[in-house]
Amino acid sequence: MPNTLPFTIDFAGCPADPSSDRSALLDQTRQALDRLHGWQADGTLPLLNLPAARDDLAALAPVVARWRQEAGDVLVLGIGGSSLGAQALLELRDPADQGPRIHTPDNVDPVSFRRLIDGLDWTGTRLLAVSKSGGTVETVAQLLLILDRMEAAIGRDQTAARLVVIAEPGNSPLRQIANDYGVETFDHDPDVGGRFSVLSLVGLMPAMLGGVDAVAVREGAAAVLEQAFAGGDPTGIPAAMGAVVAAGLMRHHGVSQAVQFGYVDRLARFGEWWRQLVGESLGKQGIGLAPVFARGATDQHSQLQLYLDGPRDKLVTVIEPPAEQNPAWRIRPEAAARYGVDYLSGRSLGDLIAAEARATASSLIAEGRPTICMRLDAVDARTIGALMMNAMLETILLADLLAVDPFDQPAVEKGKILTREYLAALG
Ligand SMILES: O=P(O)(O)OC[C@H]1O[C@](O)(CO)[C@@H](O)[C@@H]1O
Repeated sequence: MPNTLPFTIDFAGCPADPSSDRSALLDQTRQALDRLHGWQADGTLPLLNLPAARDDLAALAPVVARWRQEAGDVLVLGIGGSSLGAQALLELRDPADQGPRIHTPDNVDPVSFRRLIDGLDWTGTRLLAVSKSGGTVETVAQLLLILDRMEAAIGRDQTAARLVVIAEPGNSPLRQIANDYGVETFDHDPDVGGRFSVLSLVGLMPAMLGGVDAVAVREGAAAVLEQAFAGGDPTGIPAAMGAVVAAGLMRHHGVSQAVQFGYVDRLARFGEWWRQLVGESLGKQGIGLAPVFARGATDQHSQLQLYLDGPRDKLVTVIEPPAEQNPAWRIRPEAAARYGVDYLSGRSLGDLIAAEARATASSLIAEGRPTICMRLDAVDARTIGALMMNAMLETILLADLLAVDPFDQPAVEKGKILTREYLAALG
């Protein structure tokens, strides 16, 4: 089976489990993969059909083209799964892209929100409000505040012409706002959970507004599913092996934290998206794998001491950078010799960060710390699509091994109810 994935993963730095258990985990994962393949075929889990979809992107094309031409700024209002995926994809924006500035103010810190809003020219601003439920308090509050400002500046009709909503069908505050203003609305598939929605309009409309190739993102995701569902040995399927290795480490080696140690700045937001995926999907019924994001090389000077010498409760995945695209900027040999840093002679920053990633992985493995090495062919739309689908598939498979439901998040509801109660109590 040809490996068309834009990354490779090496699990050799992880300790073996008792072999009978490893083979039982692999068997269970093989069955889970077959089940998921069936769900893709009959549409039971629509997330798995998104990579091949194109009509939904075509439906977005007119508004995307219009906004890319007219807008100076776009505010994407949403939080959690309604923002993090878009943020991750927008990191791949070409710095030379001529489209609008895109802001993703997911948090409701009043100071940072106001700083952003105060600087906007309303005529040139477009609003994309995204919420699966249509009732998330942060998103609704931001939208109501902005609508007030915008209407005061340019009037109701002009405001309505600048707003697009993505929400699941049904009665919700966001849908009601959309109806009141008569704005263009796209459906969020009720059967695609927020943290699994990056490959839908939720992640891809903002990406397209930023000129990121949405089809390439989906193609990367499709390659992962194709390889996973081709019927091969699960040991050759990265998401399957990732799930089996993590389950074995949790069961036999006291691992309770997963660290993603990424050496590519453009993938730092991908790390934040992955934290929600792992945290909300697996953390339930007293079970869970606490996701931690660390940034290389920065966190070599901050967290690495802990990972190498602290509690043996972590599985570290080192994401190594691809070969540098433009290695022309190098340290002059004369300068290196003069200042006693000969090892930097003729080296680029790409050489340095790649050496640091390798050194981190090697030193963790030498200390017997469970370590996975991930190598990327490139940092582009196809690669991030593949990384995202690999992470979603691995999470679903690991949930199966841990016997938890990856698609719900019952515990967060309590906090939402209390927030509303505290607000109501303000009188
Ligand atoms: O898309 P919505 O419904 O606004 O939800 C936002 C986020 O809130 C959560 O429900 C958690 O509070 C996430 O699962 C979700 O991604």
